[in-house]
Amino acid sequence: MLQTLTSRTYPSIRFFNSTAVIKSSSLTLKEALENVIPQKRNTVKELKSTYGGTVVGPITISSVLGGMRGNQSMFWQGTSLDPEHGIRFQDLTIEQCQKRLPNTGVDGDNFLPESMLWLLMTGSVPTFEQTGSLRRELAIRGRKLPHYTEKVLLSLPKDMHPMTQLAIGLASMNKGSIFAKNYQKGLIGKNDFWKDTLEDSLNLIASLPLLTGRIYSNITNEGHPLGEYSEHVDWCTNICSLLGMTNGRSSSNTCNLNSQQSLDFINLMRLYTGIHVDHEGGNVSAHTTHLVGSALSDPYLSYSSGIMGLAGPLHGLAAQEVVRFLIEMNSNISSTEQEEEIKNYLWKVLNSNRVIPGYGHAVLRKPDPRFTAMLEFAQKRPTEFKDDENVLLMQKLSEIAPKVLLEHGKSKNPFPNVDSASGILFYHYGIRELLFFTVIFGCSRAIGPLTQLVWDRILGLPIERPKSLNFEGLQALTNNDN
Ligand SMILES: CC(=O)SCCNC(=O)CCNC(=O)[C@H](O)C(C)(C)COP(=O)(O)OP(=O)(O)OC[C@H]1O[C@@H](n2cnc3c(N)ncnc32)[C@H](O)[C@@H]1OP(=O)(O)O
Ligand SMILES: O=C([O-])CC(=O)C(=O)O
Repeated sequence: MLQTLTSRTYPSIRFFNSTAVIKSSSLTLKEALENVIPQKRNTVKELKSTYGGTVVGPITISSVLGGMRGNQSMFWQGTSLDPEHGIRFQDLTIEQCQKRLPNTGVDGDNFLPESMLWLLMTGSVPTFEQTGSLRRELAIRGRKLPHYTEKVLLSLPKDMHPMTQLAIGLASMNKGSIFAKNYQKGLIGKNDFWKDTLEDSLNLIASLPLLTGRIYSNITNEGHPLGEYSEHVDWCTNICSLLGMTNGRSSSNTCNLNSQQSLDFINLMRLYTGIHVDHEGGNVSAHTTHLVGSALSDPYLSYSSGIMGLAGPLHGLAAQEVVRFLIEMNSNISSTEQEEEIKNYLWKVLNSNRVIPGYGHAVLRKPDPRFTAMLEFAQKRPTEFKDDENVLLMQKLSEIAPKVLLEHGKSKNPFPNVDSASGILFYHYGIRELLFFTVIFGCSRAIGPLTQLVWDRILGLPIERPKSLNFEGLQALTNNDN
């Protein structure tokens, strides 16, 4: 299906052909990227000169008034979304990523998000050594937050929404943007914009464990650290330690996780942040990052804007809403086995014109494979989850809610999306601040849109500026139709 879509759009040219998804040698990330740039720049040049006039598809009044649904009008390389089969990362499914992308080699049953970053950026599966070197590079880049960012975050009210704190923290880092500084001084030419964008993007991604830890300690521990940062561990282990959620010397282990739970929590973080990185270009957080970046705003400002979009309840904030919803429903039903009670509860929500969070999707028309991957995480650990009423309800709901939504007849997709499983698993291990879940989403989502931002600059994509239409403009079109 995906092949058909790709070949229909570009009849004779493929941007990354599938043979490119092979193990690359021992190059660094920047070198591997430099290697593929000339070919991709040529491809884009040829597409524009030879096929520039090829029609991609119609734009209807429904799509102008309907959130641009179905418009194929953005270039996005790292991931693509098939309505029936879900997300592919450079043409690899989640399952294929699980098999082919390197993990730590010691304690991981999940690939490292660092290897996903490499895959998205270069189009190639990294070697074990390349993943290790990128892991070390990020750990070193991320060892310290700028002092002004620390100061800004410490000064924020502790009850400010964690997503607002994240957006502020990221925006404040624009003060240290290498791209912004060199652009302002006129030190870089258009062809090289990508190099400083890559530097800033890697620094931003690397800073997320400390930023996230700082925000979590702000909201739960009066700003006092809950764990220590280490240059010797992977990105996710640092996130977990700084949340105080590992069983080791570097963490306060506030939830008293035993060593198996601690390892499971780290692997949950690797799974979650590995598969939430991107969902092609049209979703709100990715699209916003791309749009703001198209004005040559630096990666900090661009992704801070993306975070503000992710903070909407119809997008990433649904992760928080789902957990609230499950907990509330559990306190209103007598047991997760009572299907009728659950149905009645759902109908009450629908009849009061509210949405069922964690269900539906703008593009997907089948259960989200990311939801399935999260669910499988719990199913592989039956002893750990067997008594968790919220996890049981999450599972049960995935069978009942689609039937109710189908009967309701509005939602084009009655199935669970990724948000319906993720938060409640983090909640199980002890992350109880519901407002915080979307911050973890924000750590992951940096990887896809910032990769695309680097490619936007490599390919010299212009400022985005679609044409808008007013009532009179639309009216004129309907007159033309008659
Ligand atoms: C990471 C992510 O962003 S995944 C998405 C996370 N968001 C959620 O889970 C929130 C709940 N879901 C929704 O609100 C929607 O399904 C969205 C925002 C994800 C997609 O929106 P759309 O593309 O507009 O969905 P769709 O075309 O199916 O909507 C048609 C109608 O069904 C309704 N609908 C869609 N999903 C749901 C739902 N879960 N519960 C109730 N009604 C729904 C819409 O509100 C709309 O109603 P309207 O005609 O009265 O305006
Ligand atoms: O694709 C979308 O519109 C929403 C989504 O699932 C995501 O961004 O992960």
